[in-house]
Amino acid sequence: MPGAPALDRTLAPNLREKLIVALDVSTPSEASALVRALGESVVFYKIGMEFAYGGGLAFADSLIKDGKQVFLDLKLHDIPTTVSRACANVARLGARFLTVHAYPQTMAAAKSGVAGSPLQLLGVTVMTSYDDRDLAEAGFACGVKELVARRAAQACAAGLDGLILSGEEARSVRARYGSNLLLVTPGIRPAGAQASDQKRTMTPAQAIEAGADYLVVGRPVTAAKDPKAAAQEILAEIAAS
Ligand SMILES: O=C(O)c1cc(=O)[nH]c(=O)n1[C@@H]1O[C@H](COP(=O)(O)O)[C@@H](O)[C@H]1O
Repeated sequence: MPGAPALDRTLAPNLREKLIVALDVSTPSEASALVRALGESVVFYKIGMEFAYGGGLAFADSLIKDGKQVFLDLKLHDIPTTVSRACANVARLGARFLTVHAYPQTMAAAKSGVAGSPLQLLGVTVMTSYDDRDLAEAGFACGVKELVARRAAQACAAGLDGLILSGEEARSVRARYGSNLLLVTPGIRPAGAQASDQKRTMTPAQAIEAGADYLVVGRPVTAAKDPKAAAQEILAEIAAS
């Protein structure tokens, strides 16, 4: 893409890992095409609800065998026994991160399910497509900020490894919990990109400056004319932040 900054070859792996590309596709062939196009620039992929039901779990296995990091975004939430047993099964797949909804029962059950495995649990606080009005409509008596703060405290108490939250809440959660929780922020939109269904968005630089450890980016990379150039621009923005 004209004008895209070239990826700094000295970019440390830990910086490169900060970009997690959401493989929100329906088939393994679409996923393969994207992974091929992104090449070495992307080392961390998220497989979520859409692709998990379309061959994504087997694809995760092939990514892991190819040396990529995998985040299974399955957003588990059920009665404790079911969550615990599901997490124990997911732990055998070899992924690095798994999401569960940040409800106290669910988080405690997930934690017991992954005991003894290196799989790291992330609690989904409040979806980035929600604002205060959406929470009120869903029956919550508090706003996004308060609910994220409450769930962060509960996630910490349950011994979770980190949280999914928007960049808007990252600064205060980072200030309160320091490095005790990994902060993973979706809703990332490079300047000028369309928000689409996201309501709590930040640019890559803003999210890193607010304290995010990892940025989850889907459409700004996967729907770009040149996905590799789009990913490299985001990596350059991360490196400069
Ligand atoms: O758990 C997630 O990854 C997630 C949580 C959240 O609050 N908001 C959110 O957008 N996500 C995921 O992050 C990705 C964002 O995709 P884009 O909006 O296309 O960048 C999607 O795969 C969502 O499922």
